[in-house]
Amino acid sequence: MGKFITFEGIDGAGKSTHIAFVSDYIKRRGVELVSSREPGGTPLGEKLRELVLHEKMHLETEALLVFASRREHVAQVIKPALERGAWVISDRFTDSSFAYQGGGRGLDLAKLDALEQWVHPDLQPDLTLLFDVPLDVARARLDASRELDKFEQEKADFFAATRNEYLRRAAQFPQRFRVIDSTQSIAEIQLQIAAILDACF
Ligand SMILES: Nc1ncnc2c1ncn2[C@@H]1O[C@H](COP(=O)(O)OP(=O)(O)OP(=O)(O)O)[C@@H](O)[C@H]1O
Ligand SMILES: Cc1cn([C@H]2C[C@H](O)[C@@H](COP(=O)(O)O)O2)c(=O)[nH]c1=O
Repeated sequence: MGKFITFEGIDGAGKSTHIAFVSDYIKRRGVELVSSREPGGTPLGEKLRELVLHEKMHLETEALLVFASRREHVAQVIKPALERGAWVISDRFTDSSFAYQGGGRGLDLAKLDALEQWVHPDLQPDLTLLFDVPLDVARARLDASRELDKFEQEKADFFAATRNEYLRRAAQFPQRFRVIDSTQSIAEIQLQIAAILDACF
């Protein structure tokens, strides 16, 4: 079986910046790498991503759509890759649903537990890198870098609740989470990631 690594954090925390670095690390080991993202990762998932990121909808509709996208992603991409021995890295996975729909939007976490059990009862990441930054740092990075989607336009209290839920899950699942202080420089973070990967694998 391959390894499954997920990248998490509030928008602007810096996770996408480090995916190329981790990709290189894995490729240097000579194993096949599948790099993907959520919502998305399949043709249907990418269509659902457009809806989730740009349409206003009921919070439960939003939760159901991100898990619908995930169902396709797990079945079509993640599981087949892991079973043939490839490593999979995903820019976001189920921890995002707990953080954004649970923490940020306030959806009952028991409903997210039920969806997780339905969609991937026997799959969890081997390693989750949580890029953690104060809200003002994340916001400044976003403002400098792009046009904002529906989530990125949310207010500070939404992101405070999202960040808190991430940190709660990191404390709940210490065996797979590694929390990275993403206020450090990119070079310092890369050193830390390399040490984490060396220790884990
Ligand atoms: N450690 C860092 N120090 C300074 N700037 C950084 C750091 N990490 C990322 N950035 C910059 O912040 C911006 C946002 O980074 P990035 O796109 O990686 O964030 P993200 O967490 O993936 O955001 P999103 O979830 O919205 O895609 C980019 O311009 C990136 O160059
Ligand atoms: C998987 C997942 C994602 N989201 C949100 C979080 C982000 O704001 C966007 C994805 O944008 P990114 O720039 O690619 O990080 O989607 C969510 O609310 N729930 C989820 O399960």
